[in-house]
Amino acid sequence: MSPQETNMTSDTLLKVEHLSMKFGGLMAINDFSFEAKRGDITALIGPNGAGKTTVFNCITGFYKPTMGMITLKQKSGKEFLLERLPDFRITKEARVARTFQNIRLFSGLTVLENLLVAQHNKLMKASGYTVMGLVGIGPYRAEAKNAIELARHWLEKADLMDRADDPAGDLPYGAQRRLEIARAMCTEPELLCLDEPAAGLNPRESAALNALLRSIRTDSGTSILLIEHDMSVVMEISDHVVVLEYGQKISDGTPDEVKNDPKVIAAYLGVEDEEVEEVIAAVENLEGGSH
Ligand SMILES: Nc1ncnc2c1ncn2[C@@H]1O[C@H](COP(=O)(O)OP(=O)(O)OP(=O)(O)O)[C@@H](O)[C@H]1O
Repeated sequence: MSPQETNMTSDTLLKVEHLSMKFGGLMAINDFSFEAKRGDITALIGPNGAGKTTVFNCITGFYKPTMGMITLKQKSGKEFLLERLPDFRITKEARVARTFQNIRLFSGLTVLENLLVAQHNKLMKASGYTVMGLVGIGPYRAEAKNAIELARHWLEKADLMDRADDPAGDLPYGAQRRLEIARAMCTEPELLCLDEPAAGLNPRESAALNALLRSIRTDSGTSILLIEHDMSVVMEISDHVVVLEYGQKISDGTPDEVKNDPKVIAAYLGVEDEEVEEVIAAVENLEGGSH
């Protein structure tokens, strides 16, 4: 498909248009549209049950949306209509990687092995899928060396070098979270989708996570789409925030714009629309009182 057909500008990586997802009688996502820019950290936030994970599942091919279009445009200009691709092609060809709310590591394998397993497809391709390819003829050796280099790079970035030979399951929780992200980065994605990476982290682990995410953005050029409940993480590292409530978008802007949006304040405090003005007045009073 040519870029003109989808009207995507060169700095738009992901465009979600009129996305809807119905589970039986429940409209979990209802006509939801947003864009994520290349190189940005875009956060998807909203109260529990708002539909955030469902959006992730549609983007990554775990669900086929009831309606809507999801377009990913790679740096090369190549475009993919994700809602039409099976999940393995979304990972392999469109280059979208994800992590889950619950950690899914190979806990019996070492930290390094987890990072190498993520590169299995690339290595098997280099082997030509033959034993001869594995034992030394062809590009396998060079690719295996590159795989180890890439794993080493992400071990350093994720501050896991000193635990490289330990079983992944022995790491503290925060380190397991960083390992998951490092493993996803070993697939060299264009878009990294993270589902609540800061959940359950203590402040020190949260700071280490923020540092890792920032370095992914600056050093690798991978764009990040993030679901997160921890507002300190969202406000500190996001370039762009999109807010969902009951499957619909209620706000979209910079962290500051979203933080001060009355609809967002009301959604998080769980008040009715007509009470929004009262909530804003109360928030302003509180802020005034604290100075
Ligand atoms: N496979 C499914 N079958 C039926 N209903 C589902 C399914 N997946 C999600 N839902 C429903 O869709 C709605 C949105 O759920 P979703 O998990 O996307 O919300 P969320 O914003 O990610 O919530 P949380 O912040 O609690 O993780 C909820 O009402 C949920 O029960």
